[in-house]
Amino acid sequence: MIRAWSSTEVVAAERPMLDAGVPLMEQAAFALASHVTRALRRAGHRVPGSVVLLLVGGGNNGGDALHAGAHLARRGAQVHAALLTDRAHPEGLAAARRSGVRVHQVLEDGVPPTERVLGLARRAGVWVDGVTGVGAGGGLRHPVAEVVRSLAADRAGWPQEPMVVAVDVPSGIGVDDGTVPGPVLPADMTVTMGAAKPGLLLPPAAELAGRLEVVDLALPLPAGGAPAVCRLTSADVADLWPRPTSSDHKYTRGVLGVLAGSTTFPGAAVLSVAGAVRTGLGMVRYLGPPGATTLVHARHPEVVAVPGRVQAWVIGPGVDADDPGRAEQAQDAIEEALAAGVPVVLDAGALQLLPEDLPDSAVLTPHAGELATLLGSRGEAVTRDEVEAAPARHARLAAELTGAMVLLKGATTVVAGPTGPLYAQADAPPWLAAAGAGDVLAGVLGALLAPYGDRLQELLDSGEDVTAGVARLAAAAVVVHGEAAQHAAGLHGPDPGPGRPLSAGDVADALPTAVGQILA
Ligand SMILES: NC(=O)C1=CN([C@@H]2O[C@H](COP(=O)(O)OP(=O)(O)OC[C@H]3O[C@@H](n4cnc5c(N)ncnc54)[C@H](OP(=O)(O)O)[C@@H]3O)[C@@H](O)[C@H]2O)[C@@H](O)CC1
Ligand SMILES: Nc1ncnc2c1ncn2[C@@H]1O[C@H](COP(=O)(O)OP(=O)(O)O)[C@@H](O)[C@H]1O
Ligand SMILES: [K+]
Repeated sequence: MIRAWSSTEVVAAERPMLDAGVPLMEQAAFALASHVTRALRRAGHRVPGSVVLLLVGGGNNGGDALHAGAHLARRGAQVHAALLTDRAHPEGLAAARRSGVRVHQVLEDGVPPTERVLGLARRAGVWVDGVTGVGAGGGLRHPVAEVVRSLAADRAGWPQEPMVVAVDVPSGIGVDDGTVPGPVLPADMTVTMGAAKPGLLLPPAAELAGRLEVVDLALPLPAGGAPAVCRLTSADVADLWPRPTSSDHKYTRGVLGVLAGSTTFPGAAVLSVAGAVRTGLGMVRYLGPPGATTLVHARHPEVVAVPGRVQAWVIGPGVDADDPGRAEQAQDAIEEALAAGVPVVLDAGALQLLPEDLPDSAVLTPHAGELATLLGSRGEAVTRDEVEAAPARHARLAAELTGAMVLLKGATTVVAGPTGPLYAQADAPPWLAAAGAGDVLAGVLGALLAPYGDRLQELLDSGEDVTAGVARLAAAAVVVHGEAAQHAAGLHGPDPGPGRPLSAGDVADALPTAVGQILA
């Protein structure tokens, strides 16, 4: 699991080590130089002869860059440092000068002239972004902001783009909330010190970080609490997977009720059922109109279309909330699920039928537009764009307002409960942005929750942290769904290339392969 800690936690954890004289910056800079060296080799280059430009701000982030530049210069690189402010980390600057780094004090009348920095940048194959790190907030200020904006624009126009390496974080991101309040130079790689920071996992900032390398500085984390953001890996998913044993039968493996599809949207029934069946569980009970039931049976004859006991529910995919009969059925099912105390996934149409208060064993699965509508219905008027600009904050707000777990879908999907760490999963290729993909995810999540359904009350009684458990399973469902999309898009294997288009049905069909590979 990748764990991200807030800037306050990281700084607090560094303090006793710095007080004890541990040379954290030197360790961080050495690791940074080594990562740049490895990245150059991966790209088929050598350090001797490479031209590196350090973009240096006035704090310790610039200090990291200068010390790393000194190492690279000693390894034979031609290193230039552009000092973007009127002061630079003194020891870092001295080390850089001693090692032959060419230092450019580019300020003119206190302002770094963009043209001068661009001139240096055009000659370099590697740009090291050491402008700001965890000590800055609120977006880059004038005039550094203009320089970074021009560099980002200039770089995008080049036939052979330089490799951009961010020191600790891409300068200018919201380090703790993942927002992008102003210009940021998108990185190919971020070398982060001590621990990942929330903005390196949370959208939209995470999408500017590139490959993430965490430098272990043996910081005494947790200094005072849990990580702010987590990201599950396939190995974590394998650990929590409900593997069947020889003593299992179909009822112990979990029975999932699916209330999905309508006369208008019968396909959603097929896709959410496919998501569940192909993830693997004991049984699916399907409740829907005759046309949709016929379609479901044509693809999945094993589905039981008769009401009965279930250990979890998926309610809402393809349910037309404007159809009074179907809406009433969905509402009854929601009430029944909540009264029975079993986990329930509430998707699409069901999001318009929510009761006032929900337990955190209910998982809402909106996309950004649906979340904006949901928040509007709870007195928080926001647009889809505002949700997309700060997904973590809005998912958390919706969880607090409803009491439920919120799984906010997107290129990076965020899972937030009313309390506890956030999860941010970036497992899926952009090919997954396809109609019906969300219906499949609802089924995957239902299948993962069902085996725990009967034990929910028992777990609550025993003091287990059910919120944490449900959040982890929700994140796990996103991993499996994303992995299945990778398979469906032909993105597995040694040299996958750009991938290929997929349909939501292809993603469901790829689930057994994805699960098998995760468990292998
Ligand atoms: N301590 C250590 O040994 C270790 C530290 N480490 C490293 O230290 C980094 C943290 O360093 P830090 O605390 O010095 O802050 P940092 O991120 O460089 O920013 C301060 C500078 O930015 C400026 N600035 C501020 N806001 C701004 C804005 N909006 N727009 C533009 N500029 C702005 C601010 O200017 P000022 O406000 O002072 O005028 C000042 O010059 C951390 O990320 C990691 O890389 C690691 O190596 C581990 C060991
Ligand atoms: N750019 C993207 N990259 C990767 N995955 C994406 C992207 N955009 C959307 N997704 C994923 O695709 C799925 C789309 O779900 P949703 O919007 O509910 O579609 P539908 O309602 O048609 O089923 C979600 O799992 C979401 O996380
Ligand atoms: K930086």
